[in-house]
Amino acid sequence: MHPRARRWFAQQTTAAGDWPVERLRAAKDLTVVSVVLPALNEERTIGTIVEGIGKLAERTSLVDEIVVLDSGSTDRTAEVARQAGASVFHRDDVLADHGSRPGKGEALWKALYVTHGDVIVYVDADLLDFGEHYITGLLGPLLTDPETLLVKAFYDRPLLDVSLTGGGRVTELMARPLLCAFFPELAGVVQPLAGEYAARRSLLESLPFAPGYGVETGLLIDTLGKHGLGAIAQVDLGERTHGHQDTAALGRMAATILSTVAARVMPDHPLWPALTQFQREDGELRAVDSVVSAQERPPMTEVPEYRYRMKFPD
Ligand SMILES: O=c1ccn([C@@H]2O[C@H](COP(=O)(O)OP(=O)(O)O)[C@@H](O)[C@H]2O)c(=O)[nH]1
Ligand SMILES: O=C(O)[C@@H](COP(=O)(O)O)O[C@H]1O[C@H](CO)[C@@H](O)[C@H](O)[C@H]1O
Repeated sequence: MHPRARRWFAQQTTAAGDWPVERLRAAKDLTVVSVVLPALNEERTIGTIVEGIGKLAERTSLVDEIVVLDSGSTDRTAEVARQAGASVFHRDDVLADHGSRPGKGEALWKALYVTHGDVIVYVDADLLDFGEHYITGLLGPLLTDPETLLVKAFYDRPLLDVSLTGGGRVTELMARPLLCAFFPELAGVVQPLAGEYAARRSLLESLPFAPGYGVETGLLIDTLGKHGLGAIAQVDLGERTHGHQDTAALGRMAATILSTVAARVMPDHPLWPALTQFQREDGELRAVDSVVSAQERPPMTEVPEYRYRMKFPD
């Protein structure tokens, strides 16, 4: 491991158990905390997660709002989330003049516009084992250390079919090798693609948001570039199980993450904006092209509507 990564790992890695509620309540003071769940057709799992966050909020006042950013679900995600106590916004209804783009990054970016927190906690909506420690663990470093701007979760990731290899396939097969090669200081980040992370609004509003599944990688690299390793921490949340996509879907995810890294490593060498995959249908082999978008959303601080809402000086 790169020596700076090793030092960072030793200094900036904690566990959920290091952040008891009492310690956090004492540290929270006037900090406003928003929890955001990006969701695309998560009706089966989102209700339990929102209810769990709501119980934590009610018992401890550590969470001030729960927002679901619906990425265009066609199931009952919005209804289930609302019934569970979340404020639900449809992607198309937020910053409508800027249009709507596909993918998770769009949901996370638009969530900045409809939330009020000084700290934003992002949680995936397909978790099968959500626990309050997801929130308290991620809040710990942010509520107690002003130098910390971004906190990544990490966990063991068994695949649902335990006979298979571990989860985090894109992490292990692509993201980790890419980051170790091009950004070795990040080699100590155990789960760079983790969908559970928390950050200060002052950081998130200052960074571009990569499209789709590139969003986590872009935010991590850009936080390192803008503020250095000291602004990043990570927390061990134990084990995480979630819904899994098939290999072709993860191939498309990998292509987006590669595009996000390439935009930072070799910005003058644009990649071919499509991934060609193959599938056999009735014995016939068919090539299937998917668009790989590299179009990033700008820092929210450059969006006039956001500047107006946040009362930024003209
Ligand atoms: O276009 C999208 C794709 C995903 N998601 C949400 O982002 C989170 C992580 O996505 P997914 O579960 O597909 O990723 P995986 O966990 O399989 O890597 C989940 O809450 C999804 O519902 C979203 O809001 N919009
Ligand atoms: O880590 C990974 O390899 C992918 C896929 O995980 P699995 O192989 O389905 O366990 O999951 C993550 O990647 C996405 C892209 O960053 C995140 O949005 C997800 O939250 C995260 O689960």
